[in-house]
Amino acid sequence: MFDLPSTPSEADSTGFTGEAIACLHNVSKIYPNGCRGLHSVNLQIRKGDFLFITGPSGAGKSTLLKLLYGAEMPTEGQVEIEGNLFHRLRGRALAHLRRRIGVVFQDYQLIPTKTVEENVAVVLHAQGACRTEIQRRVGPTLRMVGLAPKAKCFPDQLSGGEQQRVSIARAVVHTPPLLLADEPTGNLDAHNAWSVLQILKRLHDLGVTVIVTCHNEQLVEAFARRVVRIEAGILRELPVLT
Ligand SMILES: Nc1ncnc2c1ncn2[C@@H]1O[C@H](COP(=O)(O)OP(=O)(O)OP(=O)(O)O)[C@@H](O)[C@H]1O
Repeated sequence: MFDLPSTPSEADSTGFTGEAIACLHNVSKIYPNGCRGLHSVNLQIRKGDFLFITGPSGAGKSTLLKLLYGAEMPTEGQVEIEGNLFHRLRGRALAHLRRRIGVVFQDYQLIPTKTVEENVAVVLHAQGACRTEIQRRVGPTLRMVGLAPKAKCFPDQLSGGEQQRVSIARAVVHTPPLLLADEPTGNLDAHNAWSVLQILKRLHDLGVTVIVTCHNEQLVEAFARRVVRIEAGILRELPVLT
């Protein structure tokens, strides 16, 4: 069985007892060239949320995700993950926190010279996992995304939808409690987009907090979850879809 934590609270093994898994406190981001990415954003993501971030191109969706996994730092305000302020962390503490966040990108970012199973194992190798541990995790994770039969294939032998499923497997193989997906359906047709969202839903059912950016509002509406919308860097919460 794919052994992600079975409940959101179980996913939290760092002693953080609050409800929120991630918070943005009055966060603004201005890039060095003067471009505004986000403006005074306040957002609380609770453990167990499935949150969609929508909005037009250039609105600030990717910026928000980058701030959540520490690829960018805010110009103003603070980003908090599991009670830790990102900007205060250094060295091992920062690496440890980053390992608790899985990230999926629109363009998959697979290593072309590695097979599917090797791509998924990369994170575990980097964390120093032994061979037995890698085998114990990679097989079930590939089964979870429906790609066990393609374990020995290379990325260029896969469809776009399959490549995206490999990238999801890679993002969750080390069982992070928080999964960020930046336009994971952006390059996919309707059928593959829907099956990627179904996999994210399955992970959510297993206890993972999921945050997804998606500019396809029809897809978001059909999926019925908590939704926030960003326009020109300004975020507003939309009524919960049911
Ligand atoms: N590295 C960067 N340097 C300068 N400006 C940037 C950088 N990254 C993003 N921006 C700018 O910040 C704003 C928000 O960009 P962001 O990528 O967050 O938007 P987005 O909503 O994810 O767009 P898309 O849906 O097209 O991916 C845009 O005006 C963009 O040009």
